[in-house]
Amino acid sequence: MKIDIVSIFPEYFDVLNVSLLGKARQSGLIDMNVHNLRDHAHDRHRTVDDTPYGGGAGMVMKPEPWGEALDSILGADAVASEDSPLVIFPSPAGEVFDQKMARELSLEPALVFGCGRYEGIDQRVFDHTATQARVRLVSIGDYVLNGGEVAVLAMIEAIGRLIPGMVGNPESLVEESHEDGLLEYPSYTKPSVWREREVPPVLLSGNHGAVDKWRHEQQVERTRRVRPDLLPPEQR
Ligand SMILES: C[S@@+](CC[C@H](N)C(=O)[O-])C[C@H]1O[C@@H](n2cnc3c(N)ncnc32)[C@H](O)[C@@H]1O
Repeated sequence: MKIDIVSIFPEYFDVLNVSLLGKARQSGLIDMNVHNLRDHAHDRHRTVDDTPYGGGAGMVMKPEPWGEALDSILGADAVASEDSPLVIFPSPAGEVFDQKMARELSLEPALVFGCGRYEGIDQRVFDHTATQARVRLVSIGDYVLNGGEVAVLAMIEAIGRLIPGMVGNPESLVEESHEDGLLEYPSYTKPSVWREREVPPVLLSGNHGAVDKWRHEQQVERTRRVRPDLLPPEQR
């Protein structure tokens, strides 16, 4: 998968050199490039923001640096089609990111992320980019961050681990929270007694049917208690 990221803080993405994503970059599974938006601002101060038309608090990201940065990735003459890269602008006003979306996005050959700052990006950037590529505004939850960088890191981590070849044991991905609409069951490892707390005996029984049944019950109980909204109304 090819990933391009545009940000005024490229150093945020240095952490993508470690762990599984770092290995995926080294092995070529992920080809990632981070672009500094300020390289596309040409005044003495490399300005990327200005006051909002219509008044109000805060600053808005200017369209010119964004246009130039995205042209350099997509091509100035690019025309949006089904095969275009998908450009994702993180935004608290976007559709909410979840495991289903992560799975969907893990199948994309090319993703471009545009990290907003301040009060966000001039609307015309979204409108124009939609003529050059496919565009989605995506939120990682109902709260407001200072910038899109942390949101993009979270999305890349969730998407990246689903790319075929990324995780050694792909079965472990299927059993996780949100994969079947339920939260994951509690996990235990050795020793079987720790600080007088025992592992549930069923897990030591060797009876796989009983283990599966117990785990499913735990999933339903935990989901009902913590996230009843994930269950159909008749099961809440
Ligand atoms: C301070 S926020 C701007 C918030 C904007 N004025 C609003 O009310 O929708 C600056 C940037 O942080 C990012 N951001 C903030 N919260 C986010 C969230 N929940 N999900 C994804 N991105 C977020 C976006 O890139 C946004 O442009």
